Amino acid sequence: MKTTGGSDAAKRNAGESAADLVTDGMVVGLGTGSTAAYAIRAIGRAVDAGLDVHGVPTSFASRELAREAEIPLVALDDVETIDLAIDGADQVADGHLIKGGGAAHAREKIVDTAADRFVVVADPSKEAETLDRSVPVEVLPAARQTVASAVRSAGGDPTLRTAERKDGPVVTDNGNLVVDCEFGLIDTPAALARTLSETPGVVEHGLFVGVADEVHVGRDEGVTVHELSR
Ligand SMILES: O=C[C@H](O)[C@H](O)[C@H](O)COP(=O)(O)O
Repeated sequence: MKTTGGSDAAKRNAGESAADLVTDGMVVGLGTGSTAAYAIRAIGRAVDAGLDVHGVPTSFASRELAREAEIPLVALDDVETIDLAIDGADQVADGHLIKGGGAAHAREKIVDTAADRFVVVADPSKEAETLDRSVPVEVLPAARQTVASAVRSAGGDPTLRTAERKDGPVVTDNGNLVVDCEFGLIDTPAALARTLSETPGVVEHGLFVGVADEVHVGRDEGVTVHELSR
């Protein structure tokens, strides 16, 4: 699993704080990444102690981790409701997120958006005044060039994400490619999200606008909870 930014203690505090919200009978969306992993492990310990929950994984990686933690799983297409989703973020500004550092944002967006309550877990290195990190865009392989050209027309600078221990591109859990798009300061995330969503060949982009209900920012000691309005 890739690791990013903040300290392990901060990530653990954020993940465990969100896991404390899980109660008996819930269907819980299990996010991807090094911070959500702490929540998954904590839920696993609670299951071991008798908690009755079902998890909906957002990626191959979160499914593997949940299996290890012995959390009973249910497939996304077999659930009608998700009570709570817990997921990480690459950047958080004004309640809006950039996600997809692990290329899992397409399934994450389905699960996080469908959940009655979506809790983001992050360390302080993810907080920003304005979103300015590159936006991961999952694209159908055949649309790589046309999407890149549309991103340039929208003022962005697209780069095909390449794998670290394989020659060639990253291939997502859905069999697609990822184009990381630099836009500089993103002053109007909703407008950019709309433009990307309307581009043919885009499967999903990593801008999560107005989707989160809470952000739990872990610190080396303690957690700050920001409540948002969707
Ligand atoms: O595709 C991956 C996800 O969107 C992750 O939730 C995001 O990259 C944050 O991961 P981490 O907690 O490892 O920084």
